[in-house]
Amino acid sequence: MTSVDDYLPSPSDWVRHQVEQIAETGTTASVDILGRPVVLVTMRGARTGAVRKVPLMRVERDGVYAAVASQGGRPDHPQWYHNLRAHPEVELQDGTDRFRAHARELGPEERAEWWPVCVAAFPPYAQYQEKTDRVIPVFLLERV
Ligand SMILES: C[C@H](OP(=O)(O)OC[C@@H](O)[C@@H](O)[C@@H](O)Cn1c2nc(=O)[nH]c(=O)c-2cc2ccc(O)cc21)C(=O)N[C@@H](CCC(=O)N[C@@H](CCC(=O)O)C(=O)O)C(=O)O
Repeated sequence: MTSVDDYLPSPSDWVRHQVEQIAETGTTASVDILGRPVVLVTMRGARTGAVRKVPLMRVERDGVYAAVASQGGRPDHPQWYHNLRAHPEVELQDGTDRFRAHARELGPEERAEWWPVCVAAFPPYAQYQEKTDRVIPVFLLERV
């Protein structure tokens, strides 16, 4: 059984490389996607309880961050979606700033209010949502 202290890297090479880059430089400013900023969310695995590090696009308003479970518009949620539901206490890194946060999945109304903020931060989210019947979940990550 993997202990919670074990970090299990992403099996996705490009993601793992970005996580490594952030660790080596100490800042999420060292990576981007299409020139847009990225944050790093450290969470616990829903099944393994292992430490998972998940880079996400930086979506922020008034100090509150949104985590968009887009996975490029694929039909299924990313696995980290289940992690946040099982273990909502996360660490968020924005630049060199690292702090604890609580993840809360948005219902339809709040999601509708936040969706334009998400798309403004990363316009491809709009195409991803058009690509799939899955309603792309949005979590708020609020400092604790
Ligand atoms: C590849 C897979 O990752 P995933 O959790 O499905 O998430 C897929 C992607 O969303 C994830 O790689 C994101 O980091 C990709 N990604 C973004 N993904 C997004 O969905 N939204 C974004 O805004 C986003 C931005 C982004 C920016 C930079 C970057 O490098 C990557 C970015 C993975 O890591 N699988 C592991 C298991 C992962 C896991 O968390 N397992 C849980 C169990 C989860 C369960 O119960 O299903 C556990 O450990 O217990 C494996 O197969 O071994």
